[in-house]
Amino acid sequence: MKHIRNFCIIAHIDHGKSTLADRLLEYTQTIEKKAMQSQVLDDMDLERERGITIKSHAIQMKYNYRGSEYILNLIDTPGHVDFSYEVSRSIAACEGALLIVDATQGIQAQTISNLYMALENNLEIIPVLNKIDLTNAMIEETEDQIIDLLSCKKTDILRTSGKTGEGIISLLDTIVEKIPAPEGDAKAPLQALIFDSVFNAFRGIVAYFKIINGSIKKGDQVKFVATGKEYEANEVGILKLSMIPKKEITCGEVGYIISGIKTSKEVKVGDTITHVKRPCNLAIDGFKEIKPMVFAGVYPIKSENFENLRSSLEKLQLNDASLTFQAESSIALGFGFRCGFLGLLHMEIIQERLYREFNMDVITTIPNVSYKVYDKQGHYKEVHNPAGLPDPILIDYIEEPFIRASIITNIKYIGSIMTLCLSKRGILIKQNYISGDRIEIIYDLPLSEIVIDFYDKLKSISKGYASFDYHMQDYHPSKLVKLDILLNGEPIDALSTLTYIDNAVNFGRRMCEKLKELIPRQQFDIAIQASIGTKIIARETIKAVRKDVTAKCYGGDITRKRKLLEKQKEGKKRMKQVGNVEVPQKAFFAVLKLN
Ligand SMILES: Nc1nc2c(ncn2[C@@H]2O[C@H](COP(=O)(O)OP(=O)(O)OP(=O)(O)O)[C@@H](O)[C@H]2O)c(=O)[nH]1
Repeated sequence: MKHIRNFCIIAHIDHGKSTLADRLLEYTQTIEKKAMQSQVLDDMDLERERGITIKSHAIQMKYNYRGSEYILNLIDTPGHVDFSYEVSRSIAACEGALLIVDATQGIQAQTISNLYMALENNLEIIPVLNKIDLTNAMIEETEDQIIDLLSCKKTDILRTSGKTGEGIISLLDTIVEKIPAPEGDAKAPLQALIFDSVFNAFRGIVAYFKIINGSIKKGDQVKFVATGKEYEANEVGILKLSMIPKKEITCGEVGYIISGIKTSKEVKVGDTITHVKRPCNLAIDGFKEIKPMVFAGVYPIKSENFENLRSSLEKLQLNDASLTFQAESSIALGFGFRCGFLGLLHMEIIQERLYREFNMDVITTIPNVSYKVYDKQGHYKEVHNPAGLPDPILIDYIEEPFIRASIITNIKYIGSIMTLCLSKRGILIKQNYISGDRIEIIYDLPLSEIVIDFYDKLKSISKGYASFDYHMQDYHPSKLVKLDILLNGEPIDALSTLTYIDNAVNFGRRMCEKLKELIPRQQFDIAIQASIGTKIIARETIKAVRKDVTAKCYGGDITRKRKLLEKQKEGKKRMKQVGNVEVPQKAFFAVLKLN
């Protein structure tokens, strides 16, 4: 055990974690150079295409340090704020963390939030200044920022380039020297922490764990403490690029287990695995239950796919413990699920994964936050869907969630950022000078204002030089009203939103204008109206069109005609028949596209 090092890589988004992980794998010869492709751990197509890490990835390396062989278990983690839950779980399986800072960017918001998470878990931090090969690297300045942040010495900071490989060997040496070996008692009863799980089409459900005490052998009878279920360990092994079966996994190691688990409900991330005979006395402290921040309806395009969608969501939940879902029905969209996400990027990724991994084509509705709706007796009910809001006569007041946001930027953008925060009903809490012309501002803001377009606006007004992180703060009373959208006089429940009273009329007007752009013309006029209660506050009309796409192909060419019709059918994908109107997916997102 004294030759094991478990560590993760944490950083702000795009500071170079995955590229640095590639170099570590290459220099330890875990992957042959010719098999090496960039960001090798980001194995989901979606991760490669977008160049972001969505899931944490664990991999074992071997490294020879002064004549002794060490096992290094590396966990690469995502940088985006929506996936910070992945980071928190990886951290729990490690004793150390490499804190990567991009030398051209300096310390950013997620550098700080991920560092705090690592410190709370008592991890040994190795500060790494990365991308030093770039000519615009601000080496001295960024090192000063790191020294201020960590109260470390200049000599503690390693300088690396994930691109050229500079500094990688001394980084590997430092990992062995500084990160403590896992503690634990190999002879004690088995206690293994499940930190992730995945559904594998060939092997069934695979759970990833770290052994805190004891050891586990193939064929052992094991029990999952939280669920009380017992299994035989059909296969145990370690994680390299693929799963490598082993006879035994011992104390301090990271591994996987396949044990004939039937349903996703049986595996809880944060649960403890122990032996049926000689079980441990205590379960390991699990993880904080994660609460989704953003909710949206997810509906199958074809209503007969409802049950398939349920089983796909269950499988996805195995691999993504932060996803929640509950069946609901909508007058407009039929049967579907109200899903809870950590943010908009998370929501987008789930929709894409449903499509790619499970062939499920779905419509997602306007996202909203969760509200606490109080009645006149002082009782409250959490509402995750504006359509489910009680009758206004029964409501005393509504509370909405506020977040505390940290924004780090150059001082020259501070004025326009403050104006933005004010327009989003923000309350300034304080300002901290970081160094030179960089400043951190702390704001309390309603989460509903953040989920829509805050981040894009922040990026554009700061020309990309502002980073942003947030955590849930509290619920506060707000003056909110429900805004309904009607198509040809029919209220479309899936388009209802709760909005701040002073902005409601303007918001309703802009929604109608946007929907007019997004809903294609059909063979009859479509009236789009916005209403608050029974009062209509805005209206637009989409004029009828007679659409015969084949009209241009006079007579003859039947294949061409067929092609055109096929194309038109394609266009109907991700459309939903709502009453007599065909509504495209993008219309349900109209609110995100308001100018
Ligand atoms: N010049 C230079 N470019 C680098 C270096 N490290 C990473 N990059 C580039 O920086 C970009 C981001 O690198 P990634 O490794 O994907 O960053 P990441 O931190 O894993 O990103 P997320 O997982 O999305 O948070 C890519 O375009 C890399 O090619 C480096 O040391 N030097």
